[in-house]
Amino acid sequence: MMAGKSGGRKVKVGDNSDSEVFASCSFSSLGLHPTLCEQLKERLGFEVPTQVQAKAIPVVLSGRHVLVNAATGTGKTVAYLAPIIHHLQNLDRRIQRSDGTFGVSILVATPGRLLDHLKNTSSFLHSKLQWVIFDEADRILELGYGKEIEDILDYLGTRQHALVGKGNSAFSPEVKKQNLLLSATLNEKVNHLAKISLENPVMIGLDDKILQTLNHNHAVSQESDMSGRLEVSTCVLHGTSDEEYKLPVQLSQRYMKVPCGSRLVVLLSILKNLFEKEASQKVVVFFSTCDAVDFHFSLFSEFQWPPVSQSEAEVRQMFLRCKTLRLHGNMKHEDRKTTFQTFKTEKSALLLSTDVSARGLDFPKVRCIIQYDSPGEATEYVHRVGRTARLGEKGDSLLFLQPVELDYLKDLEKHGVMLTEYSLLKLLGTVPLYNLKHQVKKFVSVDMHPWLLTLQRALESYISSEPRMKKLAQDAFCAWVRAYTAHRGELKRIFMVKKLHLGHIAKSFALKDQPSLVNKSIQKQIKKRKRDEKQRGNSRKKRVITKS
Ligand SMILES: Nc1ncnc2c1ncn2[C@@H]1O[C@H](COP(=O)(O)OP(=O)(O)OP(=O)(O)O)[C@@H](O)[C@H]1O
Repeated sequence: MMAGKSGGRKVKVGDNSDSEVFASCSFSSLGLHPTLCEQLKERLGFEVPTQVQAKAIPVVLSGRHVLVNAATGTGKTVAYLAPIIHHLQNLDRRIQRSDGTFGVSILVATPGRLLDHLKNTSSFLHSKLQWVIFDEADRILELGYGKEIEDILDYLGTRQHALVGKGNSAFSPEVKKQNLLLSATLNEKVNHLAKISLENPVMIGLDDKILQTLNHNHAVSQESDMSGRLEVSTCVLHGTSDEEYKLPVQLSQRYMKVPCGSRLVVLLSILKNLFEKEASQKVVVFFSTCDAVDFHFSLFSEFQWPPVSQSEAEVRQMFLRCKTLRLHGNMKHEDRKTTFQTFKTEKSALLLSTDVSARGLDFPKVRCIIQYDSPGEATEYVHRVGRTARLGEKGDSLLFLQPVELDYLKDLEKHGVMLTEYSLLKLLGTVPLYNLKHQVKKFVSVDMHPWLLTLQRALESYISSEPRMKKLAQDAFCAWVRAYTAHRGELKRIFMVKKLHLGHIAKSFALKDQPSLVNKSIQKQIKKRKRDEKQRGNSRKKRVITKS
C-alpha cells in the first residue's frame, strides 16, 4: 500500500507555489523527536513540513483516529509515517520476539495476503498491534477488497462494533489502537470504511464545501481548532454521498477531441512537438492495456523519419528523439524496477505505462501526463494526473477523447473535475515541424490534414513491412477492443464499442486492415453451432412428426 514512495528532494521554500504546499512551521514544533527531525532534514532533505503534514502529525501523535483527504503529491506518506516512527523510537524497553508484530515493526501488506496470514499463520502475533493504516483507501475498496477489510478489522479487533467485545480473541484491550485512513479521493465506499474503522475521527483536508454539506445534512456537533482541524462524528461520514476529489491547484487540465483514426498520428505529433520544444522534460502516457504499451514502445523506439531517404545526404533519424521507457504489470519484477529507477533519475524521458503507475508511484519532475486511452472511473483520472504537479510544482495533463466519448467530461464534472479544450487544429496550425504550412491553411478537417495523412501512410507502410511490429499491432488492437468493452456501469453508455468503427481503430494501430477479433470469431462460431443444432433439432422433430 505504500510501495513506490521515493525519498524527498531539496525544495526551496518561500515562493508562491511553495506557500500552497508547505507550512510555515518546523517539524520539531509539531512534537516530533529531534533525532527524527534531523533525519528528515539530513537524509531526506525535508526542511519544513507540508501543509497536510503540519495538520496531521500532531493529531496522529495524539493517538486519535484520523481521516486524511489531500491531493496527490502533498506528502501524505510522511504525514502518518513520521509520528509512528516517533512512537516506535520512543519505546522504552527492548522489543522481544514474543511481542509479536513489534518484531516486525512495520508491515506493508495487501488485504488478501494479510487476511490469509491472520487466518492461517499461527506465529503471526498481532495482539500488540497499535496502528492500522489504510493508504489509498479508495483504491483498496475499488479493487473489491471491502469484505477482506472488514474481516481484517474483525481479526485485529479494530472494527468499531468489535471494540465493545465482539472482536477476535487475539484482541488485547490494554493496547490502545489507532486507525488512520488516507485517500486523495473521497466517496461512498471510503465513507463506509471510515464509519466502520474510525472512532470519533479527526478529519483533515476536507474542504469547506463538503463540510458545509455535511453540516447542512446532519445536525452534529463540530469542533474547529486553531490549526483548522475539524472533528465530525462518524455518522456524518455515513450520511454523505458527495465525492470529493482533490487535485493540485496548479495542475492545468485539458482534453483534446481526436477522431479515432487519427489518434496515433496526433499522439506522435504532440510528443515530437513537446520534446523538440523542450528537450529536457518527463512525460507519462497512459494506455489501457499491456499490449498497447508494448506496441507503442516498440514503435516509438524504432520508427524513423523520413520514412525513406530521398538522397544520400538525407540522414534518417528516430522520429521521436527522446529516451522511451515502458512499465506494465506483465513485465518481470526486475525490469519494472529498472524502469522505475531510470525514469525517476532521468532528466528527460518518455514513459509509456498502464495504470500500474497511476497510483502511489512518485516520479519527480514529471511535466506532462497524457491519457491516450481514457481512464474509466473518475478516481483513476485523478490518480493518473496526480503523477504530475506534485509538491507544488507545475504540471499539465491532456486527455484524449474521441468525439463520441465527450460525455465523459460530464462524468468528470460531477466530481468537480473541469477540463478545458485544447484544439487539435490549433495545435496542428502551430507545429513548426513539417514544412506543410502552405497546404495546411486550405484544410479544415483533421482527417484530411496533409501532415497527418503523410505520417499515417508512413506508419502503415512501416508496420506492414515488419512482421514483428504487425503482430504487436494486431495483438494491441484486439486487447484494446477487449478493454474498451470492459467499461462498467455508467461508463458503458459512454464508451460503447458499437459506436466505433473497427477500421478506424485499426488505423490507430497503423494497421491497413482490421484484424479479425478472436472473440468475435468465437462468438460467430458459437452462433453458427447453435443455429446448426437448432436446425438439426427441427429436422429431427419433423422426422418424428412425419413418422407418427
Ligand atoms: N516535507 C517535505 N519536504 C520535501 N519533500 C517532501 C516532504 N514530504 C514529502 N516530500 C516528497 O514529496 C513527494 C510526494 O510525497 P508522497 O508520495 O508522500 O505524496 P502523496 O500525497 O502520498 O501522493 P499520492 O497520493 O500520489 O500517493 C515525495 O517525493 C516525498 O518524498
